[in-house]
Amino acid sequence: MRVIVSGGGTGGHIYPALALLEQLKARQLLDEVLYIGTKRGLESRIVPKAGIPFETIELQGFKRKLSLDNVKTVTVFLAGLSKAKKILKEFQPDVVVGTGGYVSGAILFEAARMHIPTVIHEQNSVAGVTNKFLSRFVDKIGIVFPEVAAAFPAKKIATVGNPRAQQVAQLKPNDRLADFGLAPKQRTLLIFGGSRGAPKINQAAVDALPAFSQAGFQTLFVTGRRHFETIKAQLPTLPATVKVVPYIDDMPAILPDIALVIGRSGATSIAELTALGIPSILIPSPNVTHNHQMINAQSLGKAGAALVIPEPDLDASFADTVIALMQDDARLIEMTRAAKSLGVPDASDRLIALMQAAINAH
Ligand SMILES: CC(=O)N[C@H]1[C@@H](OP(=O)(O)OP(=O)(O)OC[C@H]2O[C@@H](n3ccc(=O)[nH]c3=O)[C@H](O)[C@@H]2O)O[C@H](CO)[C@@H](O)[C@@H]1O
Repeated sequence: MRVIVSGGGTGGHIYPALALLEQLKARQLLDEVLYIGTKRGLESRIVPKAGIPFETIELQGFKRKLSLDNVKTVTVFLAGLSKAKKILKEFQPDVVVGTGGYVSGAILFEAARMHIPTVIHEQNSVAGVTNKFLSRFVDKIGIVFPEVAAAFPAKKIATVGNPRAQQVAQLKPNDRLADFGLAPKQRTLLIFGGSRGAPKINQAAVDALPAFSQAGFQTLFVTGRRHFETIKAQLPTLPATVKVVPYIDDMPAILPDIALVIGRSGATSIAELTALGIPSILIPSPNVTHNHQMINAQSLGKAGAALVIPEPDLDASFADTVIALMQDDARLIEMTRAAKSLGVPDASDRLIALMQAAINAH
């Protein structure tokens, strides 16, 4: 099939789209693809690097509250629509898929208006603004969390899981930690605050690193690109068991060798943790719509797959909590089992079935 995908802003919207494309290719269902993003989003770096044809539409996000900014947003949106129309006429897709982020608004809206089959994917337990808007016009809606169903027209919904889960589910431990100068077989802690990094998590990590480096495990600390220099300046010397990097391009490569993750609870991150069965300490971002990262985190917390620490509760006891867990084999095994029980290892195939259903319905 000829597919246009669009999703952007942060990694949480981009990696599910790339995982879906990988599975379409693996099943020889993909004749041609075009990815639509913005110049400013992370997608402008990640998508071309993955070898996928990439075009941009310039748009800006709607504010949840009524404001003058939204008038400007509408003007830019109308310009975006005319570019979207041109792209759709030239590319002639069989189906258009949106994975969230405001960039997907124009192309999905225009595709629906042109009677091209459309599918959106909502990774979160709370509907994103763009997906909520698009839900009235598109043919099908793939969801992950049952809590979000009430936000969308019931007859369009199917529970599919997050395609990134299928991409990582079959991965096995390997030696790729060596790429970072770490010992592949040693117990390893991974710290990362979502795709952009999180200053509060970074600070907690900086404070705890001296204790971690004495505790008999190794640590890979991902700061997020824009925070790297600031953090490096705070850590002039590091023991060989601690590595600090700005970003990891191929996260799936190292995840199977990670004993414990400390991180945010963005939807795509937790899809990976549950597909692979990785124990985690989740510190939800308090700065997201309707506190959805707390809801995401609690679904793992309740199942015994993660320890959830609200950001304001991060204090001097954090290092001890992490070290105790890293040394508690029985608890880690139990958390692994609990995490895995929440994973959806065939999510891409389910989303592909939904795309086919959208095409067949036309
Ligand atoms: C602050 C914010 O608005 N966050 C939202 C954003 O998070 P964010 O973009 O951080 O999304 P997620 O945590 O869901 O996913 C991050 C993705 O980036 C990857 N990764 C991360 C770091 C790295 O160095 N390399 C790398 O590849 C992870 O493996 C994962 O695949 O989108 C998510 C999915 O819609 C939402 O649930 C989050 O609430």
